[in-house]
Amino acid sequence: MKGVVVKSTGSWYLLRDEEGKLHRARLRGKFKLKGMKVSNPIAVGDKVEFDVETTGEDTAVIHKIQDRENYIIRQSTHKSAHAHIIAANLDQALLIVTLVSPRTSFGFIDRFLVTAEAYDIPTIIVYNKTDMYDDEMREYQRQISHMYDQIGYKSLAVSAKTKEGIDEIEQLLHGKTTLLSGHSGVGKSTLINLIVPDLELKTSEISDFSDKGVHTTTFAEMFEVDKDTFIIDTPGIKELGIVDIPAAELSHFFPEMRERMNQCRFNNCTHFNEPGCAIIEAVRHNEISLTRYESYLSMLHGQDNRK
Ligand SMILES: Nc1nc2c(ncn2[C@@H]2O[C@H](COP(=O)(O)OP(=O)(O)OP(=O)(O)O)[C@@H](O)[C@H]2O)c(=O)[nH]1
Ligand SMILES: [Zn+2]
Repeated sequence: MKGVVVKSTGSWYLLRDEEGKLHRARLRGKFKLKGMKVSNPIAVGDKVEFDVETTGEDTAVIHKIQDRENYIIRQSTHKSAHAHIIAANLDQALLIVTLVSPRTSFGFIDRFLVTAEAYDIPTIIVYNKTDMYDDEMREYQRQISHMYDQIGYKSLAVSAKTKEGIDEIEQLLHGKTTLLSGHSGVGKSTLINLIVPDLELKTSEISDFSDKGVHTTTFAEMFEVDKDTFIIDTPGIKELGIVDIPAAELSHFFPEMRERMNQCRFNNCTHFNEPGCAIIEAVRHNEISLTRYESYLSMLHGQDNRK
């Protein structure tokens, strides 16, 4: 049978088959990712083939994993520990942010966008809680949206409270598998509740299976919106672990820098204080946003400090 992984703990997996039925599964044999130590060889979003067994506690055995289109990893903070694959086969990410209560920083948004660029996941920025914005805030939100739009990131202004923009979110999600992300308090759970029909039922169905196992940390869960629309929630993950990007390559993941950096005098320019830097020049002429450049510098220096 064929199915998709909706939950992954590393020792067992929850699969949804093509009819929508859930199966608790384990892996046959050893699967290894090339050159990477991971705690879970199979992740939420993985497409697998499996056999159903009539005996034993686990009802299914996975024997084949389809090649992944992409995946995101959470690097463990302990050096020796394994990385964890959070999710695989994502079509896009929705980054939920708020300008008030609490305010999302540009640093947070830009770190997420860099990570998503590195993993090749198109990202849409969703401004929630617009019901709390006054006219000035709305204008500010439009300016920020315009700034991100210029560099290729679409955005959407919504309110989970008044349901403004919820139809648009549903249109964006339709037919795709989407990672929902955002820091605590932005209204991610409230939005998921509006978008996923019978969420409570689905959550309890999934935890019914989970409760049979020993308690294990999971990083992601996949919910079905409709037959070919899925969202992946990452409860407890405040921020995607930034992939290790060498300083000289960081600007590859800022689209507005990527398109200009071959105009820098030095081909290993870090766009910090080098003479003849096209990026610094573009910031001076307001062609690159100062907040984006500040995010870039803080990531650049954050990386230097770690080394
Ligand atoms: N005014 C207003 N409040 C909202 C909106 N969306 C969510 N909230 C409120 O914001 C608070 C946080 O919402 P949650 O959905 O729990 O936020 P979350 O992002 O899931 O946060 P965590 O559970 O901490 O991960 C709650 O009190 C919600 O009622 C909105 O569009 N407008
Ligand atoms: Zn430069």
